[in-house]
Amino acid sequence: MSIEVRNLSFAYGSHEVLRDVSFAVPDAALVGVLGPNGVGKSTLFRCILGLNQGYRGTILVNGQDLRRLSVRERAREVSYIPQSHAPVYDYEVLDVVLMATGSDLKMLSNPGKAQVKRAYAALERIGIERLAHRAYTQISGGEQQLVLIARAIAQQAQTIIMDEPTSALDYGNTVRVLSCVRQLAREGLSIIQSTHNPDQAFLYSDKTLVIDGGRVRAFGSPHDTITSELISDLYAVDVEVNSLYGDKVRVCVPVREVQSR
Ligand SMILES: Nc1ncnc2c1ncn2[C@@H]1O[C@H](COP(=O)(O)OP(=O)(O)OP(=O)(O)O)[C@@H](O)[C@H]1O
Repeated sequence: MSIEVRNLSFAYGSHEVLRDVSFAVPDAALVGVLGPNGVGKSTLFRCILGLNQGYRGTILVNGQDLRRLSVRERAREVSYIPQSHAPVYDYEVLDVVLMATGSDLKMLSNPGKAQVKRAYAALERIGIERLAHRAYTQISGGEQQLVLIARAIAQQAQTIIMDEPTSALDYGNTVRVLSCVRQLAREGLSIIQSTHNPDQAFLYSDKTLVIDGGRVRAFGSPHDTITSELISDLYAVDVEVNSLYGDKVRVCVPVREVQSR
């Protein structure tokens, strides 16, 4: 499911956050969004999800203007994994995932066998089926993050927006989740995810969107976009981008740390 953002601007009252943002995410593509704290990444996501009303510009979801979609239609098209999440669900993990299957149910009807199967399949895909009958409020923050990712998969939306999905995960779960997300994009989904780790973009993104001061600073392949100059300037630290494995992957190194050794 494609997403196209055209000349998007958004302000919280008089505080202008996004300015003339344009980019497109085609089907089967994973776009990584980079940018320092507070530049407007979550605000951009909230606009695409229809949670921030009153934006200027146009957001097209699979060619349809977001403003014309009902809440149910939006839920069918786009699922969301928020950055931080106060656990409001006093339910079993399975029920939290099942709630995401509601967009294909009629009003007031309960999930049936098909929805339960889908919820289990999503938990298995993320490798957390053992948590199915645990209380959501009694699992760790990282485990809750994994449940939200399973929930987004169970929703079967064609676009997933992830706000720093691996921020609470340990190294192993980070790698597993990013690989799974990569695979979902290969299967045809459009995925937009923010990260504070530019190294991840090289391995797991098709394109990198760099937001700076509410504007698009760069948009293109990670190799073209994530340069020593850009990362150093963006985060105000001296960074050198080095290549590994015959340039199949690159890593960012804070050079002062190396020089002081
Ligand atoms: N509800 C709100 N009302 C007013 N200002 C807000 C609101 N939410 C965010 N902001 C402001 O808008 C700007 C962009 O915030 P946003 O959360 O989009 O940044 P971000 O790039 O996602 O940051 P981070 O990387 O720290 O999560 C910030 O200056 C923030 O203080």
